[in-house]
This record gives sequence, structure tokens and C-alpha cells, in this order.
Amino acid sequence: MDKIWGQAREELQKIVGADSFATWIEPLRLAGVTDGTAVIACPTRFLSDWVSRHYSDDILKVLDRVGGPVHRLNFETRSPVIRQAANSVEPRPQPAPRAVDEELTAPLDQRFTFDNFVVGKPNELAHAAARRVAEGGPVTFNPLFLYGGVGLGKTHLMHAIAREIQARQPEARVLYLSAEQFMYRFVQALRDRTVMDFKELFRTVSVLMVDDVQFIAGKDSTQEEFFHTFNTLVDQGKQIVISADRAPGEIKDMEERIKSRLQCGLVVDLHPTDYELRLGILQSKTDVFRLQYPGLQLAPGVLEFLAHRITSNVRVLEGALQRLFAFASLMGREITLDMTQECLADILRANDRKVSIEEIQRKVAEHYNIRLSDMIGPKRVRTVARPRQIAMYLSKQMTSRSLPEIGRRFGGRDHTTIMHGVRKIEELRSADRSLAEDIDLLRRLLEA
Ligand SMILES: Nc1ncnc2c1ncn2[C@@H]1O[C@H](COP(=O)(O)OP(=O)(O)OP(=O)(O)O)[C@@H](O)[C@H]1O
Repeated sequence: MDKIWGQAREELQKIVGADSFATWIEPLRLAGVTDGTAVIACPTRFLSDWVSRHYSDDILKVLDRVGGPVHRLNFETRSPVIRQAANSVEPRPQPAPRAVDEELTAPLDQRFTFDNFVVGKPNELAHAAARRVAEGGPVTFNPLFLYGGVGLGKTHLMHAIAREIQARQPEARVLYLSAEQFMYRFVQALRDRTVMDFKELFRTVSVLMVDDVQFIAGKDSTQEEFFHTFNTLVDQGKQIVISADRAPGEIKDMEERIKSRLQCGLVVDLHPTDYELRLGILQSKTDVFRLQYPGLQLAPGVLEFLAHRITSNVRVLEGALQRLFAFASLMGREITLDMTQECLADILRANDRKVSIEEIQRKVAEHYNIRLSDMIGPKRVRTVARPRQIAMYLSKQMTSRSLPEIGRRFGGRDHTTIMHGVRKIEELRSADRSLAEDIDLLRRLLEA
């Protein structure tokens, strides 16, 4: 069976494409073939319904060819290996179009465009400068130096610039590569005694873009060569764009004259993301995932929860959302707050901001001008009960405590009371703008 299914999978991947294959076919197994009926084991009912509706004909045709005769398919839901399967649906990198200089330039990721780049306060200057360079025209600042911490969008902006320039000026020679590639090319040229060709190649480009320039710090001959290349291009009025993980002045073991050259143009910083930017990015990525996983429902409050709890960097945020969609799709369930906490427990733990339930209760009580003791007391009047529910909601959102634990901290209330409170606020949030604003404010105060 394994051999037949192995061959069938290869053929199916060609027919349906890598992404659909990873999402829909990869988790399936061929359990057996009896009297022309193939039994396909699916980890969830959702998956079996979807596959039988959309891929039955393809599967039947392929199985008939490689393991035939097969006239019918029978989909059975069998216990899944969820985590493994969830891991396997990571979207494959798309084949990337290459920039003008096929031989030298690094491949550009087609997802990294200006359209897909979400702009907020922390990155608006970097974005504006990148756009300006991408528009072409007279070189006003040279180089453009973009820097910022891990996963904040430097490479994304670099690729977007390269693509945009290529689209606007197809004749321009845009050379985009990492500083590491620059060094390897240079070392290779030294070894092959083709340094003159190397120099010539670099010096004839229209736009040079070098990612992660901090890599060449401490590598003397590479720095020297980079410095000459840089100067020649600047003298010729060619645009240079550089990225690094820190400001030029802070790159250790980089020659002073290079540092000062790197600071000659415009140096812009991609700041760590704030809540609004993270939420914007999550909304934009969700639109993409919805196309990939049609029909999946996302409960209100989940994106806000992620934007609050995952603050490390955009790459982690994106990975978390991707895992969530894949998991929900395999389980055939709506993405709820509970599922999010279960599925992303490791990421959430790593990002835990350590806000305590007591702090939440104190802040909420102060904000609504009620006594702290009312948080745990029995009063049911709305002026007390509503703030208490808000504190329950924030405790669920901002800590990794379970519902029973939260219940204990709210005067020994049952976990179903906490669940009711959390749901109530989730509902009210979408309907009541001023309540939603209050909650956001409280969150910000607690995070500060
Ligand atoms: N503002 C944004 N809008 C949309 N996606 C973003 C944004 N910022 C970052 N990303 C996404 O986050 C991921 C990481 O970004 P990128 O690779 O550009 O980071 P980086 O700053 O180059 O990090 P590193 O220092 O690790 O190279 C990418 O998938 C990118 O598309």
C-alpha cells in the first residue's frame, strides 16, 4: 500500500500543485484496496469532506493508474497525528522570480512587495524612504541605510525596492545580494583569479543592494573591496541600498571610513512593532490565509490577543498565525481563543509578558473607580459586574492562566462563570466601540 500511495502522491503533487498538496493530500493515507474500492484514511471529517468534494476524481484517476483497477473511493476518518500533519502544511516557498543579473543576484521573494508591507508608526519613515528609492529618478540620498532588529521587515523592504525598480525600469541592472554572498563571490574571484571580472561586474550595475552588511565586519579584504565598489558606484551616481541589524556607527570591527561612508546618505531605523502595527499585519496575513484555507472561521478577539501577546518580531507573529490556520483546518474547527492558547502554548510562553491577575484587577478597578475588593466580592450590580468581567477577559487574554485558576483569583468563582464573563466581553467588544477602546487602553497601561 505504501508503495502505491507513494507513487500516487508524487503524481497528485504534480496535478494539484505543492501548496494544495501539502494542505489536503499530505495528511491522507491509503489504508487498503478491496474489489476496486480504495479506502483513504483522513485525520478529520472536515478534511475527508473537502478532499472527497474537490479531489476525488484526481485521486481515483491516479490510483487506478498506479495501483489499479480502482473504481471507487471510500473516505474514512481515522485518528490523526495532528502535530506532525500541522507542521507539514507550512506553505512552500514560491518559486521566486530572479532580478536582472541572473548570475549574481539573490532570488527575490515574490511575497515581499510594497503592497504586502503594512505601514505603521514604527516603520513609516523606512517605508517612505524605500518607496522614494524604488520610484527611481535623481538619486537624492546615497546610500539608503535601513536598519532594525530581527524580523522587522528589512529584507521585505529590500526585495520590494528591487522588484519595483525592475518593474519600472526593466533595463536597469539591479544587483541584490547579502553581504555574505558578496564575500563568497569575492573569495571565489580571488581563488579563480578573476578579480578584475568581479570588479567589472559590480561596477556596471545601476543599483546595488546589500542585505545584512554587518556580516563583513572583521573581514578585512572583503571590507576593502566593498569600500572601493561602494565609492565607485556613489561617484557614478548609482543608487546603493544597504541593510543591517544596527546603525552604521554601532557595527563593531567595521573600518571607520566605511562606517562614515555608510552614514553619508539617509540612515533610517525600523523600530520594534507596536500593537497597532502588529494587528494590521495580522489582519493583512489573515486575508491571505483565508484564501488558502477557505471556510475557516476566526472568532472575534483572536487577532487582538495575538497582537498583544506576541511582541518579539513579525516573523514569529506570522509563523504563529500560519500554524493556527493549519491546525484549525486539519481539526475542522473554528479558530477560537482557547484553540489559540492550546496550539500556540510554546510561542505564548516564550513571549509571556508576566502581567499578573492582581495587576489586572487593580488597574481595572482604578479605571472604573470601584474598590479592588469588589473584583473578588459577590456584588452583581452592573457598575461592578461589568468591570469584573473585563478584568476576567484581560486575565484570559494577557496571562497564560487557565479558567479554573482565574476563577480562584476572582474570589473562588467557577470556571464556567469566567468563561461566561470572557464571552460576554468578546461579544460586547465588537458591538460597543467605547468599551473596545477602554479595553485597549487598559491593555496598554498594563503593558507599559
Ligand atoms: N510591516 C510588515 N508588513 C508585512 N509583513 C512584514 C512586515 N514586517 C515584517 N514582515 C514580515 O516578517 C517576516 C520577516 O521580515 P524580514 O525577513 O524582512 O525581516 P528582517 O528585518 O530582514 O529580519 P532579519 O534581521 O532576521 O533578516 C517576513 O515574512 C516579512 O514579510
